[in-house]
Amino acid sequence: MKTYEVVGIGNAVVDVITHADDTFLDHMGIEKGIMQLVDQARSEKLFGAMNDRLQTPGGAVANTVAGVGSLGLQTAFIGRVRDDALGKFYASAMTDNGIDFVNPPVVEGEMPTSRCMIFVTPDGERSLNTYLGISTGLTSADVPISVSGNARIMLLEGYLFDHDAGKTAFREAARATKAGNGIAGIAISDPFCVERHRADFLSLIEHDLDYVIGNEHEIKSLFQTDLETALAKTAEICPLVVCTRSGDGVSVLSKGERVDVPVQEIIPVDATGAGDQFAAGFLYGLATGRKLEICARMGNLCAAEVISHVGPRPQIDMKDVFVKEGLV
Ligand SMILES: OC[C@H]1O[C@H](O)[C@H](O)[C@@H]1O
Repeated sequence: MKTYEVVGIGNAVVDVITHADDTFLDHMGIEKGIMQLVDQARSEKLFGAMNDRLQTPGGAVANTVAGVGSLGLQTAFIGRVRDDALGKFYASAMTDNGIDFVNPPVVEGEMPTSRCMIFVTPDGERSLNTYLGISTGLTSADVPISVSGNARIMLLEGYLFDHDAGKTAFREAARATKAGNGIAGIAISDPFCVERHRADFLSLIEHDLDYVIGNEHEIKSLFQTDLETALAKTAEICPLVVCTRSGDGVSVLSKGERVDVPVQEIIPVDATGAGDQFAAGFLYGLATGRKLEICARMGNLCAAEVISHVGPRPQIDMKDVFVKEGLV
């Protein structure tokens, strides 16, 4: 049976990216800098309003898995697509990148493949408008034990917590991974998602997970308090807490140890995927047995690369960058 270094479960989203200015965002009622869920009609309206569309596979955890895979580790992604044009595009793009795309496109009777209309403003900020479509239907039936039970590291996408079946699938996947001697964790995804499901998030983290990755807003939202208190409280219920703090760098707390790693601030070309690629670099470090400080530095380098161009996945071989920086 195949063993995977990293397996992700998340929304399988086709990104459609374009450039726009703040006036356009205001005109279209797009909230700047966040992820908004939209219905199909709104997604079609936004799609129609886009110029120079770039279509590319996205989805937060899928981006992380792709980043880890491009660093040479064996990976799999579990997410749902329909057998429409976008779904076929997504599935083959993942496979072409060497990622095991576990579930074939669903043939009939379902909603269309998820898509995210992304507007990048001149300051590099990205505004995400996601129509989730078929992704929302993920259940335990989509998570084969042959994959979850053979993952050394499992990564779950917080957004899937919006559905009860997703919560159950997460719990079962995490337990299967741990039963196979792997570790399971979550990329929190969004402070608003935590708001909607705080008790369930905390219960999952405390009882089933080995690590949490989130930005400062997400970690704070877990306990509705200031960052330092939230970090300490999260570390009380979870063995490994990784918090990205924009210009303030990264804080990693694990079993009484704390590492703070600075980050070099750069102006983004497109901020899409920064957190996802940070997670990719960090998990690569973890999977290859690096110290936490090195893991965080790898994460920072991967995040810096992805925001230097349009699109949520790396465009260069990050291994070369790690070598240049003396990390491998
Ligand atoms: O984190 C960035 C990702 O979130 C959204 O889900 C988009 O698909 C994008 O690729």
